[in-house]
Amino acid sequence: MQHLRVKIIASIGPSSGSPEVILRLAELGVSGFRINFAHGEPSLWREWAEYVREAERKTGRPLALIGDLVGPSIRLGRVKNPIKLNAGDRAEFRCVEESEGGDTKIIPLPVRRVYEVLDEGDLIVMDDGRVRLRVLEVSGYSAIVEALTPATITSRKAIAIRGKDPGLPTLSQRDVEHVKFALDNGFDYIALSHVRTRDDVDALRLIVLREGGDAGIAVKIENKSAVENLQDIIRAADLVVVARGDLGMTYGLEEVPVLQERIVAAARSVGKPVIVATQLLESMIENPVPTRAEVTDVYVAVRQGVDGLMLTGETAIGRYPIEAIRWLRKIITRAEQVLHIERYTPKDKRWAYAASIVETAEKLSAALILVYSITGSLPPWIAASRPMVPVVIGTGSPQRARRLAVLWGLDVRIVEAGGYEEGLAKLEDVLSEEGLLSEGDVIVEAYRETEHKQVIVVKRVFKGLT
Ligand SMILES: Nc1ncnc2c1ncn2[C@@H]1O[C@H](COP(=O)(O)OP(=O)(O)O)[C@@H](O)[C@H]1O
Ligand SMILES: C=C(OP(=O)(O)O)C(=O)O
Ligand SMILES: [K+]
Ligand SMILES: [Mg+2]
Repeated sequence: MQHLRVKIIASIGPSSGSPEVILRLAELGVSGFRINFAHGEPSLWREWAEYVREAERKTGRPLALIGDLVGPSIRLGRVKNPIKLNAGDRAEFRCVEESEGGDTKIIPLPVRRVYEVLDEGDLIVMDDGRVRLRVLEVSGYSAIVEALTPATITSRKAIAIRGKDPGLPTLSQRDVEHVKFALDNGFDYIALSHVRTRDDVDALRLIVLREGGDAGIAVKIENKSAVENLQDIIRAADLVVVARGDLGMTYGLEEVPVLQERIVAAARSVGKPVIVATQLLESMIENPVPTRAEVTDVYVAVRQGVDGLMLTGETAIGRYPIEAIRWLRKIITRAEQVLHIERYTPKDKRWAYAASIVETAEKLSAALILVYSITGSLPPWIAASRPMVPVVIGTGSPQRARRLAVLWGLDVRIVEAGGYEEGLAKLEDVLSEEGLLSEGDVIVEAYRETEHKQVIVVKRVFKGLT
């Protein structure tokens, strides 16, 4: 399967939560799987995580598992039967864990804080903006609303009150439980929903460390505070997610492309990996083929130089999870043939070293860049340099390999070795066997032994002489 540079992350849900589908998605080049802890429960997530590790064993490729925290998102309780509203219909929010739903038109919203800040005239937005409700009356812990749009309301949907942040804690006790669950089950990234400040990132980092875990932290930029504190948050993060669903609810939709451009540029300018999520191929939830607007949306994201693209509903509850990935692959493949991704100048010594490796390889028209990494610190800077020469990263640690799997252009292999030289030699053997390396190829090999010894080797492959 031809190697994509932009990586694909698929959300797992009822449509894809089976060993067969997850294996199929991995074979189609999905590098990371996301589980949204706002839906379902731990026993199901554990099963899904096991299917991902099974797919990893079968495909021989490291896969990143991303656990997405509920965070301070305000979510409905359990709606036993979908509530269908026509524009103009009334419904009632009640502070209860669940409701019959259906014709009762009682929407369970078990978040007391919301009723305390809600006022008549407020606009409530839900389901990535598809549902808009006007507040008519608030009394105690209930509120009467009028549907401004036709609406189908189902369980655990996130809501936003336009212009208000009820100020729920970024990390609740439930989130701390979910962090423990994710670390116990070997998740590689933990995604911090609705991050507001860099202190939120530090707080999560502290919990991960206290639990003895090693997961990376993905920050989901989806509200006004995150946009205001963007630089600090990005600096503290391992991975940046442009969470366009909630972003489009807290801002107007017309702001989404403006913010996406800004967030992607802010992350890339400091060499941080960034992925764009949500509604990329939304119509494929119902249809086997995307719209032209969606194909162009993906093309634009590739041109902006994102590290990855994340599908949410398309693979979680869509009718065509596998076709959605096929289409995403097809669009990315074509875009990468015609686009030249613009680069940012390194601001960091390590980045400058990585950029010089890439430049050497490009100037010599090398066939491959091979890097062996023990700490995993050099590869992200190679990815940040957006090399046009294919890159293969070898590392002995499955955890390191999985975290690197979602970074731009990195073809990551798990190779046990006693040191850098041995690791590179083994990597050469593996790639020769795969036919990715042939006699006479010029390759550039690199490793960063210490701050003071950073090695770049240019060599021509002679099987007999290696
Ligand atoms: N694990 C899951 N189980 C059931 N439904 C899910 C799951 N993950 C996602 N979904 C459905 O797909 C929709 C879009 O997925 P996503 O964007 O991850 O969720 P949300 O926007 O609610 O955080 C969700 O609103 C929910 O209806
Ligand atoms: C990815 C996102 O977060 P969630 O789906 O968890 O709300 C989003 O809001 O786009
Ligand atoms: K979430
Ligand atoms: Mg969100």
